[in-house]
Amino acid sequence: MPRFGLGVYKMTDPEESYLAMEKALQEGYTAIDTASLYGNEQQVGEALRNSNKKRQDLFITSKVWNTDQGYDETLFAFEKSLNLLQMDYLDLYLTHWPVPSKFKETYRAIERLYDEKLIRATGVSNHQVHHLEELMTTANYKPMVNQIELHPYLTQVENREFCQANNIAITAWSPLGRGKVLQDETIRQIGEQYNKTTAQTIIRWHLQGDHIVIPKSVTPSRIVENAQVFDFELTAEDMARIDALHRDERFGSHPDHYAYE
Ligand SMILES: NC(=O)C1=CN([C@@H]2O[C@H](COP(=O)(O)OP(=O)(O)OC[C@H]3O[C@@H](n4cnc5c(N)ncnc54)[C@H](OP(=O)(O)O)[C@@H]3O)[C@@H](O)[C@H]2O)C=CC1
Ligand SMILES: O=C1CO[C@H](CO)[C@@H](O)[C@@H]1O
Repeated sequence: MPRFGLGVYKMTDPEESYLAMEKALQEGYTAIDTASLYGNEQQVGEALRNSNKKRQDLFITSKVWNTDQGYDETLFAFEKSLNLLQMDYLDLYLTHWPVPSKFKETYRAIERLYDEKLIRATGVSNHQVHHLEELMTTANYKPMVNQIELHPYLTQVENREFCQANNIAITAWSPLGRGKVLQDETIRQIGEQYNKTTAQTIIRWHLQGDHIVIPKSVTPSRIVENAQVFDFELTAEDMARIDALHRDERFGSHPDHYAYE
């Protein structure tokens, strides 16, 4: 699975989103993280088809939204996503949030999609350790990915350690803290030493921390900037300075306090 890709939440204007995805694919991005919630699966499909990339060289993730959860409902939602994307299979399909009383059935349907080779990997999102433990009591396969909010102000040590011990890859959502961590002076100063921007420094911190990272941008220059992160390495000391910025600050909801419908 690629360690780096484009997140496409809030890319709602069809033309703007299409152009951002087209730009990313031209710049060498091979992974796109979408969801039925984001309302842009059709544009993702169009951008991929119009690129000169082969399907097998791309990695497409989507997610089943909360109101579509349950076994049959998930199979139906998946088919809808696949039709919008106009694809034969997805690389990864996630339970978007652990809706109480539904997430285990939802994951069971995701396992069926995997058995039927309609997805290449199973996964979940916003699962706390207790959700993963509960899921694993009945699952045939451990989820291969857990996508959680993760950035320098929310380092998710417990969840990451659990996932590492169970061979579950971690994807960092809102890796730039929805843009808010970009104001951080310590990270700016660290980046300056490497001639890198704050965004590049944060993305590099994710990569060295073994997080899959999916920064979102609709701005062409930022799409280019965010991908220029493979030509430098943060020292262990600078990694530790960024780790130390953790302050348990979320820019999204806490999975245990989410207003599930
Ligand atoms: N599973 C889940 O529940 C969730 C998953 N996600 C996924 O994670 C992805 C990324 O998270 P997201 O919440 O979008 O936030 P990010 O942390 O990726 O931040 C995106 C914001 O940062 C700005 N930005 C991006 N790059 C730069 C840069 N180099 N310099 C300055 N500003 C920059 C963007 O502006 P602009 O676009 O204007 O350039 C946008 O405002 C989502 O798109 C989605 O795919 C997100 C939330 C929840
Ligand atoms: O993927 C997502 C994008 O952000 C939304 C608002 O925080 C989340 O609810 C959702 O999980």
